[in-house]
Amino acid sequence: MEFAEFAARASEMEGEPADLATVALVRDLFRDAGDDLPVVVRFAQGRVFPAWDSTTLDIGPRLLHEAIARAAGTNVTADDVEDELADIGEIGSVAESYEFGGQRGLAAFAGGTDGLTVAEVDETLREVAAADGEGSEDRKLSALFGLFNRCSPEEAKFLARLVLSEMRIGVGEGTVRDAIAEAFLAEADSEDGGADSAAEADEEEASADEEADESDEDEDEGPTMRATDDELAAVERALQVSNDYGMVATVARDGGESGLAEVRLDVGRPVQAMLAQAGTVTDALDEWEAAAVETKFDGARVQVHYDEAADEVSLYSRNMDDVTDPLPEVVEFVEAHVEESVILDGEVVAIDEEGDPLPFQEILRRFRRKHDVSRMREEVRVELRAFDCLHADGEDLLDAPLTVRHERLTDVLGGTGAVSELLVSADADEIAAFEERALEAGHEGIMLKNPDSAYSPGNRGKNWLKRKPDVETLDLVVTGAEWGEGRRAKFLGTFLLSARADDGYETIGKVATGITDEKLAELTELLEPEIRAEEGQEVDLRPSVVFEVGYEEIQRSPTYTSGYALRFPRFVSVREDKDPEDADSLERVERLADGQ
Ligand SMILES: Nc1ncnc2c1ncn2[C@@H]1O[C@H](COP(=O)(O)OP(=O)(O)OP(=O)(O)O)[C@@H](O)[C@H]1O
Repeated sequence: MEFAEFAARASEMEGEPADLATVALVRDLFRDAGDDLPVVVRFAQGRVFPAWDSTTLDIGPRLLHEAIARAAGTNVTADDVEDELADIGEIGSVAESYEFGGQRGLAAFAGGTDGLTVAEVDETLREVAAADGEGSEDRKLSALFGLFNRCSPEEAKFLARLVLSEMRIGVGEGTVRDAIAEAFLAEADSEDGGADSAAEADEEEASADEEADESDEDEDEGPTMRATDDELAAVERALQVSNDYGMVATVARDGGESGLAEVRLDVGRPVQAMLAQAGTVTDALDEWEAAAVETKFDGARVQVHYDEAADEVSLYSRNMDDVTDPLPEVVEFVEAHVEESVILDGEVVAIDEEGDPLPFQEILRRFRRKHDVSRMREEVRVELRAFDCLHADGEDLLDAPLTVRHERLTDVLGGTGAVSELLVSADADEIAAFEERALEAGHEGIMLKNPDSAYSPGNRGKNWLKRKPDVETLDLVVTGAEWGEGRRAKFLGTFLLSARADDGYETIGKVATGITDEKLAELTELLEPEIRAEEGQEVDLRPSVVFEVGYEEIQRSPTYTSGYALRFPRFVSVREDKDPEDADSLERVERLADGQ
């Protein structure tokens, strides 16, 4: 597929406010993508690499601005691009405002562009990502310049956004899932028309009638969803297991629902973590006959993969980032004790000399660290606490009950002390005693889990409840900041916080207290590359960093776009283990405000 075609379709999606119509546009794009399907699926989400792959393009805004400036002609500089950005506020529209080589070249006279394909863009961006060592910045710059130089303004708009992983065309994960089902499963139903039994044929007819009725009703609202719940669930499951949207789309197209059912866990490819809701012992015992109770360790989530054939350990964070290198002790522990191929879920905790838990912030000093790992290893000791087993010795265990998975975990790590203790109990007093012991030992609280439940990746369902006695904190995205004054003029000082909303982020407050000078310097270093625009002391930041923030109360307030404000907000930590998509939602803020 030509990149110009992709860009034209993306433009159409950008201009389409209705979700259903967007799904239909994405569906058609996928159907027309041919051999480029996996790439087109990823590009539509603003990705070059699959979600499970932590490879990044590693292209900072300045490099991108340089490449755009160079392609835009001799009279444009990177500073000009930045000035435009400050005015227009979004890099895609800035890139679109220039005339590039693709327009000036011969192809433009023939009424087309220069035939750049999505495959070429993909290949070049992958080369850019792989560029390393001496001269790599120059190589990246010239590869990017080469691409922009072949772009029409519309192509340049989406190329610039792709480079920064922000497509802004309203195509989220749910849209892609629905579009895959509509493109390749719903279509197959109506095309082959052959149901296996008369009863199924009747059923199909009945649902076809229903669909026809619905489409009559919805005539003015554009095309209706045609995938069934089962078809959507088949795509969803394959996505959760693989985190590879491009691959899942291809399997759906070539193998249909039965092909999707065959998608398995792969040791070495991370799975989305199952998540918890807040809940109480009463909630748990009302729902289930008994609760599986565990300590809630105050550390960072880690997924452990051991591939026996390759004798290789890999570790992943909650967001599927590769954290193998920063945690050599965990690697050594797994190498020493695990003998079969496994995928385990757990928490890595920091501990003091006596083996007692240290606060969460300590573990973050080790997580994602690229330099000085051995020095940090001396300073902060970490250990694994495993609580789940997703795969063992060739067998996927996602659908096995929790208690069975925990038994497998005990078999795998037996006798090491790294397995979380699991109490299955229907007795509220016994659970209370367990909780008291956990808190006395310095842990954060307890987890209450449904003993019969399957492991549902990426799901914040009702089968895992977390119970923490401490006051709640919020994990909020930093979307802006202000340069400090006087002694602190070189540092970003006041940080604008936002909650996740359906469509972007809504501001909810500013935090400036609880931060030492040393921390301010660190935060400035972390946030400076994310600056999108500046005016006076205020900067607008690309949503990328998440702060954990304490507060006294949530109040209704017209000051911020969320309609809420935090009273006495205080900085607790940078949630390095969270991406903006994992930050707290406006819905949670509303619930907390209602419950005060
Ligand atoms: N025994 C355990 N079982 C499951 N999760 C545990 C356990 N001990 C600690 N945890 C941690 O608790 C988290 C569950 O809470 P949740 O899904 O809300 O994630 P979170 O947003 O990181 O929560 P929090 O900020 O409370 O740690 C898990 O992601 C995991 O990191």
